[in-house]
Amino acid sequence: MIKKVAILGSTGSIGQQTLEVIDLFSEKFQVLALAGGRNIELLEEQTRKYRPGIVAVMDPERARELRLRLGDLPVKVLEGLEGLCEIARLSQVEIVVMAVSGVVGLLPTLEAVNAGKTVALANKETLVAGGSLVMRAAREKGAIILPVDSEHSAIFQCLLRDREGISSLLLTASGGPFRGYTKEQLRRVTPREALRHPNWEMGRKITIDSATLMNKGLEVIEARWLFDVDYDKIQVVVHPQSIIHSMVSYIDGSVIAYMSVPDMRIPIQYALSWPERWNNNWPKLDFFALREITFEEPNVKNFPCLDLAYQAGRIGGTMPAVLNAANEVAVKLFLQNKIGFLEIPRLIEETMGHHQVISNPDLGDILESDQEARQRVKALAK
Ligand SMILES: NC(=O)C1=CN([C@@H]2O[C@H](COP(=O)(O)OP(=O)(O)OC[C@H]3O[C@@H](n4cnc5c(N)ncnc54)[C@H](OP(=O)(O)O)[C@@H]3O)[C@@H](O)[C@H]2O)C=CC1
Ligand SMILES: CC(=O)[C@@H](O)[C@H](O)COP(=O)(O)O
Ligand SMILES: [Mn+2]
Repeated sequence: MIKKVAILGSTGSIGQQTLEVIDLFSEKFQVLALAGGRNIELLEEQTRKYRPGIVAVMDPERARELRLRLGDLPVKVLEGLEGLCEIARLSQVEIVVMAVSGVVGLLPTLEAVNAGKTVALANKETLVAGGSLVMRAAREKGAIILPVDSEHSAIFQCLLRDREGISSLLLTASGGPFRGYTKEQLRRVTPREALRHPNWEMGRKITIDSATLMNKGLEVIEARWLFDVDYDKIQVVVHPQSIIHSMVSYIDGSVIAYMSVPDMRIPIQYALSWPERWNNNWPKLDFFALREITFEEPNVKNFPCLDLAYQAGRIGGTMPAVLNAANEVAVKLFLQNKIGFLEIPRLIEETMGHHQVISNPDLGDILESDQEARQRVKALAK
């Protein structure tokens, strides 16, 4: 049976790798819709290759330009957030791959879930900001959310056997490019250095998050929502080789680990093939070539973002949305060389400190808190 797919964020790292998977199994997929932020050159290329009936571009000016460029094709070009939402709820689409970066994914994800779609979710910021809303809507509408994030795909697969008797989820972290650095060294690191992840080639925002350990903090909150497990039962283990992507520990002392080469096409393929497994010709794990696999505790003194995320998650309500928004702005400022690396956690902590938490927030509360946090970080950074 052909799976009908829409990809939001098709021009990004996850989006392009999703299309690689689709290329490999082209007889199994039909691409009905694509969406990107600003990169209309690539979106045009993708549209000419996959011939979706609808594409969307977040930036309205770029959308108008793409409309002109694609004038010879029978394709509708939508724009803005509403364009992304329209694609997410398209009646013919069965699987929505949510691969945009940032909380901008929240509304389209809610649309897809409310329309009862299967969502292959890479975009972790959505669950951080709006996890309770998204999971509640998924339960009510019977929508399936399949994790694409490597750690969560790993846990999902570890849990295929036993969902009872879990003692903890063990999320592995590479430790990023600055593992072992002192505070003094961290003060001087540059965006260029932070963008050199030891094991993964990813978009810029998530790569900086990996360097600060905020990525792992966001993933802790993501795991809390995907697997309905308390924060006390989610532990982060630094494993610099990124071979074990996460583990589940059980009350009888058993630990089930998921391993693979660090290649995002594998969890992307699994989310698209689930509940089946499909053969591919990519490099497989060679145990005799693995020199060592090691583990250590995260250094939360030098990398406070991980603790800030646990704090925000435990406080709950609108606080995780504030953590996420503050982080998105702070990362942007760091990438623009406007603040130093250690300013990222400082700005997030101060912004969280100013926030009046709203418990059991609705969508409006979450979006307002997100906006308020963005303004606050900009003011604090001046
Ligand atoms: N890359 C990876 O290996 C992994 C990524 N993830 C998660 O997946 C998501 C995507 O990451 P990644 O692919 O690395 O990111 P990229 O930066 O490579 O790509 C982001 C995608 O989102 C689009 N986009 C960015 N901003 C907006 C916006 N404001 N509105 C609409 N679209 C926008 C971009 O469009 P354009 O480029 O056209 O402007 C692009 O298509 C993130 O949430 C990340 O945390 C999770 C695990 C691994
Ligand atoms: C590939 C993936 O899922 C990323 O989230 C990755 O895990 C980032 O690496 P860190 O472990 O350094 O955060
Ligand atoms: Mn991950």
